[in-house]
Amino acid sequence: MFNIPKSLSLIFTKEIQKTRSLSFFSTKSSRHYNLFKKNDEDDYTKAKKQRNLKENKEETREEEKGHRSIHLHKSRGQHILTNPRVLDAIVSKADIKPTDTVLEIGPGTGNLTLRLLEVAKKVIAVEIDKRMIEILNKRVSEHGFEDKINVISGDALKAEFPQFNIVVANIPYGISSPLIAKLVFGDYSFRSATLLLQKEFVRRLLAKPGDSEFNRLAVNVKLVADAKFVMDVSKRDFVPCPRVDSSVVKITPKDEVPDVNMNEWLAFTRACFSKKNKTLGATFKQKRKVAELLRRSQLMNEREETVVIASDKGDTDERVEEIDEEKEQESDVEEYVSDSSLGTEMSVFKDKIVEVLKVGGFEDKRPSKLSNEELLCLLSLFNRSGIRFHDSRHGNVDPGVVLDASF
Ligand SMILES: C[S@@+](CC[C@H](N)C(=O)[O-])C[C@H]1O[C@@H](n2cnc3c(N)ncnc32)[C@H](O)[C@@H]1O
Repeated sequence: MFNIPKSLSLIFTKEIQKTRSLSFFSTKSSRHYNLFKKNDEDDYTKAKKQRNLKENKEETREEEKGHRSIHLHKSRGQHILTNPRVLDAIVSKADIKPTDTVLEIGPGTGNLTLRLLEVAKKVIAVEIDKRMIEILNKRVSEHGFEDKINVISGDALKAEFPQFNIVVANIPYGISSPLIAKLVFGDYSFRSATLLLQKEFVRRLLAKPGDSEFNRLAVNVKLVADAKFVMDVSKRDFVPCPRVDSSVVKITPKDEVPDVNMNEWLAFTRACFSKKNKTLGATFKQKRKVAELLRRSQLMNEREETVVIASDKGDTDERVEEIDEEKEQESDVEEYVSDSSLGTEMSVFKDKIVEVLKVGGFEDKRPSKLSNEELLCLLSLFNRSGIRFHDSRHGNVDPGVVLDASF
């Protein structure tokens, strides 16, 4: 053992430290770089997060202005979207032009409305809750937008919408199905509808033939419009926080729609999708279904004959109404099912249905796997054989009811 002089030991220790640190930096430079970068990023991220948090808090205060003073009813779907970034994203994805009149269903306290008013020519806002309307009006006038808005107090499913050319809304999820039906099957002309909906609903809306979620809603909407996924929205972006996540979807009405009677189509898809995974053969051979179709086909075919005869006599409407009333009294599917005198007629009609299914190669097919082209082909085969689905005595089918029943 030899003693190192203290002065030398100090130098030695420093050298070792230097070497160690040098070797650390030289041999593990990438690690050093990464560590340094990581630490640097951490600080940066932390600062950014803090800044965002502060900004968010400030912006959220504005977004939370409205609903703080009232009790929100979950039964009315009153979940207020408070994340400013999501609200901005919805407006940006909707692609609103300064000349647009926007229809907004369920404006609530106006978080989305104020943004729409900034970019559009006009906003038509339909709100069922008068307390919301009060808050909305107050906020709208605080921002000086009162001349650009038309607030309609009432139920969006019942209200007549004034003219609009684009829809942007965070709607109450409970009315998604009938509202979409009202928009796409109603007499409205609009460029697109950007809607915030329940995530599960969007999956069903966008489902394709063969997907487990494929259903009548997707089939019917697809006939007249294109629906595209836009983005997911977390349930944490709402107050109060709902139980489900959401997605934004953009629905664009098609320029050209197949030449089909919409009422007939809606009634037909309802019949097909009553048991979407059963074969069409099994569905249409059911006694009740045969009775229903027989009754409707008889009524519709007679009605058409009457229109031809009566129009020759010049009293079309009155005669048709008379006949409709007569038939309405006697027509009841149950009677058809239980009336043994109709036995032969029912059996002939059933054979006719089966024949159509066989000719088209549809007997063993399942509606959940059919494209709209195939469904249109089958409907046309049925109609050409005098098999009808829609009972026009009830006027236009309420598409809301038709679509609603699929959920
Ligand atoms: C999900 S909140 C959306 C509020 C606001 N648009 C937002 O993004 O925070 C739905 C709104 O629709 C309203 N509402 C519910 N049912 C309605 C109906 N049938 N017709 C019109 N508005 C309705 C509710 O009162 C509520 O204000």
